Amino acid sequence: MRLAFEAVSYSYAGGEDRKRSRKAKREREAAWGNAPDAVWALRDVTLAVEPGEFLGVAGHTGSGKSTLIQHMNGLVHPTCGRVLADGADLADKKVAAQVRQSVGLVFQYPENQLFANTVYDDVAFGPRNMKLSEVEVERRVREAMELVGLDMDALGERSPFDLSGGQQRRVAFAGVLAMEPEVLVLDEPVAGLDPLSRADFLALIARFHARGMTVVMVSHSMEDLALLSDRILVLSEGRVFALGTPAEVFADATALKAVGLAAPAPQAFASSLREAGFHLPRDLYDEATLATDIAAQLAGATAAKEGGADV
Ligand SMILES: Nc1ncnc2c1ncn2[C@@H]1O[C@H](COP(=O)(O)OP(=O)(O)OP(=O)(O)O)[C@@H](O)[C@H]1O
Repeated sequence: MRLAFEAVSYSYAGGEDRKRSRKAKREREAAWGNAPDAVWALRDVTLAVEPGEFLGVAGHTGSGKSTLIQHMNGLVHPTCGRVLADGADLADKKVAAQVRQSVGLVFQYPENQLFANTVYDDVAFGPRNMKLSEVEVERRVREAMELVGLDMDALGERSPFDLSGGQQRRVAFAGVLAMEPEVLVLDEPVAGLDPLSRADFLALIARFHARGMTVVMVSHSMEDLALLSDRILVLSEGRVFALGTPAEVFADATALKAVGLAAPAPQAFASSLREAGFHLPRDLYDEATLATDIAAQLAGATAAKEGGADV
């Protein structure tokens, strides 16, 4: 599924465009077009989430990330502009209802939304809403729980509230996966987890993407985004500040700093090393590749010295 944003602006004060007539929409657009920027949570956002891609979303706190992703399954509708799923406008209730089944949205701290008496019922909530047979619901619950590393037979009848925080998040995640979404939209999925669970979750998300799932992930960790994303979107004050490959987006550290972000540590260190005269050929560095290239450079310098050549 391709999700396209066409000149989307959103104001929490302005409400939704969905129920307005064409004339009313034009009038609103004209009126709100002159409103000060501060009013807008999103402002004139045009972009597309391509099928199968991993789109990372970054931005300073309050830059509009959560508002943006809530447009992706029709939970929030634009004040101005349109969101299209494979060309169909989410302003149409039927389209939005269908898209909601294909675009799985995992909120920040999703464990706070667990509600059922048993883990099984919680994970089964979405599939049951889709009016699937109980046999199919059970198949999906079992599979979704397996995917997140939980055993349905052992945990299905337990209360979700008796589980550890990490397990609760897995249950919440399984509830979205049980809908078998085409697109997975994650708002800070590893926030608040311990380092081991963090790494587990990120590996899990990477596996979904490797299987062909489209993933949109909001994160404050530039390192995680650099590692996982095909493209990164940077929002600033509700506007698209940058959209490109991690190497493109992290190339201009000064510009990023101006919107309250910092390039990943290995990337920033590589920049400093270049300024100090090191030759570092790659566009994007993680710790391991940076260590390899520094070692190669130092080995070359030592060999040249031992051979009597100038370095
Ligand atoms: N329910 C709401 N009512 C009014 N204003 C809101 C509401 N939710 C968000 N806003 C405002 O909209 C703007 C964008 O907020 P949003 O939560 O989308 O940003 P964010 O980038 O996700 O922030 P964070 O990183 O802190 O989660 C902010 O100015 C915020 O104060």
